[in-house]
Amino acid sequence: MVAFLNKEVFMGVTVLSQGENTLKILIRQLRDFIGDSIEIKGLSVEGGIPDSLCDDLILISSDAVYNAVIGHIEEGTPIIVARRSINYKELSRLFAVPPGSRVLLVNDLEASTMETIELLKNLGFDYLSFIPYWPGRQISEGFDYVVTPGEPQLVPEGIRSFIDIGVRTLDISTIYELLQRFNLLNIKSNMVSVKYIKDIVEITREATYNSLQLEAVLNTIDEGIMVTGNNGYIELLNPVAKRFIGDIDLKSMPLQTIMARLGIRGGLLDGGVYNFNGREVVISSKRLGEMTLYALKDVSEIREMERKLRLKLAEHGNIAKYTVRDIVTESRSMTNTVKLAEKIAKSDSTVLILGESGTGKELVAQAIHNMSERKNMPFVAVNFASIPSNLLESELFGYEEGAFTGAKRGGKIGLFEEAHGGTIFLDEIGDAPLELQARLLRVLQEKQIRRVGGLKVIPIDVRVIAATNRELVKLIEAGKFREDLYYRLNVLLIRIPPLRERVEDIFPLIRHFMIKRGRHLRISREAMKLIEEYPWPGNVRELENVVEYLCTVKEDDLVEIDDLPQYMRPVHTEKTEIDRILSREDIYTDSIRVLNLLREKPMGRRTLFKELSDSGVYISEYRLRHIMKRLRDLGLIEIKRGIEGTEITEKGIKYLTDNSNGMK
Ligand SMILES: Nc1ncnc2c1ncn2[C@@H]1O[C@H](COP(=O)(O)OP(=O)(O)OP(=O)(O)O)[C@@H](O)[C@H]1O
Repeated sequence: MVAFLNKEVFMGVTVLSQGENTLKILIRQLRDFIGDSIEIKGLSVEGGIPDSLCDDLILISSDAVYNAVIGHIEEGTPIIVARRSINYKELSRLFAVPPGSRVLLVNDLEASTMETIELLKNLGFDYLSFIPYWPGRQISEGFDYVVTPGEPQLVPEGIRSFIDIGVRTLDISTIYELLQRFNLLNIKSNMVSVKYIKDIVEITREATYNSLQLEAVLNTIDEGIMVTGNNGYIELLNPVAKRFIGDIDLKSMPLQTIMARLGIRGGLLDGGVYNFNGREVVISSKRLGEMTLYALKDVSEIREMERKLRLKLAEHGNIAKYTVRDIVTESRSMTNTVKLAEKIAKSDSTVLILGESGTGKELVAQAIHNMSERKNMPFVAVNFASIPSNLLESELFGYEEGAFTGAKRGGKIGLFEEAHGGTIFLDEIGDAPLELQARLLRVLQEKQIRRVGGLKVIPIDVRVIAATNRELVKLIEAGKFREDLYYRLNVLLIRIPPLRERVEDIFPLIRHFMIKRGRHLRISREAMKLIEEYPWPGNVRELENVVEYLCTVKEDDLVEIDDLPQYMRPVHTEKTEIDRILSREDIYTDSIRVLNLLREKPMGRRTLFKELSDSGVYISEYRLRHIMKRLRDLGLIEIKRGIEGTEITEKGIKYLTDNSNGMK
């Protein structure tokens, strides 16, 4: 993940503020924290804001500016309204002002002027009497001093002497939130803490500060801050840190002894999580000369941030809802698979999941994502069998405005970009058309994409999990799947066993699906035997359908053989045999659709394909060919050459008629 920091700029944040001066300072501050890993742009209300604005994130400098600009921001654009704090380094200038002085406080807007006064009072400057001033306001009272937070150009004409305490900077929680949104928090959080702590340490060295004022400054920081000197004693501790540590006389013993009393031995390690009086606290530490600086943060706050982020992702539907706890199993083979998935989640390599249809490939993919470091970022699933091949490319990679007729204004972001920072699940990868496989391979190798019709190369950071129920090796032999792509995907391999090979899972799964539907049915011994002997060609999904069927139709609570769907019962009619073959290959539903269309009129494969997609059924051409071949082998259709097209046979019509009576 660190790798993409070195790549070219690709995600962007736009900062919006009232005036140019604040804008410049906020951009500089942001650049200090995020370097060039994110493109930073800025606009001010004074300089003019375009009618329509969008970016990966918009950072607005204050509530007042929010009200002025919100009408310009495109719907759906993520926004953070900044929380700002006084620039601690500059504060010392204010200590020169004697108590009781009347201070004209100059800022750009009414709201920001009042906010700054409030902040200064909280910082302990309540011994000064502030007179608010912003452009356009009359100055009616006399004053002794003029103070401005970085807006000297707004000081009324004729006043030559004033104190500039510098622009109010972004406070630490805003920086955290921003880093979190760009998934940079893991990489940068220590740096954020250290930068802040450095400022604090400088404050302690300022002889002009009295301890009350210092405490007030530290009070505004919502992170625990602790500094030890070279003798190992705590020199500085803010109120948040005090709450973690408890009421201890600091001067009486070194940090190590205090920690030992809390049951923490061996020193506080950077990045470690410790139990401070029942609260889980994560530590960031840094040595600065003879001092060691510690930032302490309550883990539950970090979890809350994560929770909020997950809610945001859920709004876009890009979330993996299943975790490893949702995988029901009592069989040895599936338990081993789950254990393997747990190990695989710790790495960031590409994963290939193989298994028959309905065995739980997507479930396992989601569980891996949720156990991985990317869990708070998007999980985007793409099903190659369900997106028409002519749309696949633009769905995956997005397009630029005007890329083709019908392209949306402003272009469209692709699924790879949507998954940035998270995981993309390429389901039914065996159905990907060959040309697309070549592009996919390039994306996996180069970790960058180019939108359809676009020139810009966009680096992406996604983990790929691919899955298929096809025999990829056979597809390679048949020239339908690229061998090089296969090796790219097959870095970590998970095979999910079919349900018939893990009979021990059947009963726990039935129980699980019944609980999900709020019914409890008993199953007779004979019925259970039949269930266990049935080959479950549609695997867990088919089992879930059967349980749903039983929960819906059963009036009493005991399931007997006769209650089970007809096709599960061991009567070997020709129909059940056909059902069995079609279900095993997972082409049952689509085959019935094809037969129904052909019953209306004979038609060629292309027309069939069009009719299917017109009715909202998107299957690949490969799949359609396969279905037609199988239906022909079973004698249900006759494929004719030339313009006559394909016809349904007598047997096909009879099969359809029988079908309309049974459970589909
Ligand atoms: N071990 C399991 N425990 C609980 N539910 C399961 C389990 N395995 C599968 N399921 C459920 O069965 C259904 C099918 O699973 P899933 O979609 O993950 O299968 P799949 O292999 O990806 O299917 P396909 O190949 O058709 O895409 C889902 O509703 C899933 O939640």
